Amino acid sequence: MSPKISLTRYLVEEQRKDGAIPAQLRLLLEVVARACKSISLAVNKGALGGVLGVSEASSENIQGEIQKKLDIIANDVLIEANEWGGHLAAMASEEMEGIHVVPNRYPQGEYLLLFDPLDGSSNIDVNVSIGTIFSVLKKPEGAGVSEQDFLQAGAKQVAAGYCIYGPQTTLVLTVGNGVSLFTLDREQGSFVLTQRDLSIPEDTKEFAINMSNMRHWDEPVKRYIDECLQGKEGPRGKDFNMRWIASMVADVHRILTRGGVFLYPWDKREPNKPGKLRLMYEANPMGWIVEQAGGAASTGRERILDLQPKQLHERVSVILGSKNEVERAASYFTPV
Ligand SMILES: O=P(O)(O)OC[C@H]1O[C@](O)(COP(=O)(O)O)[C@@H](O)[C@@H]1O
Ligand SMILES: [Mg+2]
Ligand SMILES: [Mg+2]
Repeated sequence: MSPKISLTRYLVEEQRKDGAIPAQLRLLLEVVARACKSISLAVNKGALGGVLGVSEASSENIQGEIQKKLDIIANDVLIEANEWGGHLAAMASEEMEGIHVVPNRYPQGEYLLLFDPLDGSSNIDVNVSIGTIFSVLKKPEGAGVSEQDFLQAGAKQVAAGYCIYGPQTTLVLTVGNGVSLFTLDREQGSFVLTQRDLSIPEDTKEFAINMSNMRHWDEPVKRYIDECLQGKEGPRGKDFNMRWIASMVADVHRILTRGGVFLYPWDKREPNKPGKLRLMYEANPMGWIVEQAGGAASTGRERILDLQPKQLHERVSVILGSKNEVERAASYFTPV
């Protein structure tokens, strides 16, 4: 049997290979993985750990969403694990309005970390897969750090990943040379490499969209889904299956495993918002992972990774997954 490769060993080997991972970034990724392990433990305890339900303060985050206890726990775990390590200058999170600058009692690092600490919050209490999504950027040169430093296009990410807390706890990671998957070995307490070079099939017969929003969609999305629904008798000439987990991490994980297309498009419910999902800590990291696995990620009109963010909590319309399907859906939109 070939030896198990831990995340630590994998990262050290990647660092040695061709410097794909600088030492500081490697250490930062190890800290993020440790934080995910501890979030996973909290998730697993469920009602026994008192982690279910809404936060005592019944607070809302900057997006106007009610914060669950686990949203706050996961956010605190990530902040506390990362702030003293010396790898980061600042962090940004779905759950915090502004950036969290590393206090000056700790050494300052050269990276910026963004995260959605708990993705799929509506699934926490019903014991369905949820996750953590993260994105790492290099801090631009210069003294100090500001929100402006975070506003970099997704194409500038130096690492991105997610951890899914499901039947297994799995960490998926890219540093720009393919996508690797690590499974948490609970007895050993470490992430073990279980798949390299994940690859998304170019074609698919499975789509993921919240169908209850159909009446609010834009024409190109209506046309694309309607053609899928017509199955063998329609222009696509094949039957499609549908899945919607309502945790982006779980839907994207399925697509990385067996292909598919995921859509959370702009719709008429809140016409002034470009979409529901957040660009910097949901769409960019997931978009990069999907591209690194041979898929595509688009707003319908533009490549997601090319968008120049204007705000930390900016929202975006998302179509990602199997390349030929994303390209087909995008071809129904008028380009910008
Ligand atoms: O309930 P809806 O509108 O279908 O939305 C589901 C989407 O919302 C999200 O849960 C948003 O993430 P958060 O839980 O981090 O706010 C995505 O994971 C998911 O794709
Ligand atoms: Mg989310
Ligand atoms: Mg969240």
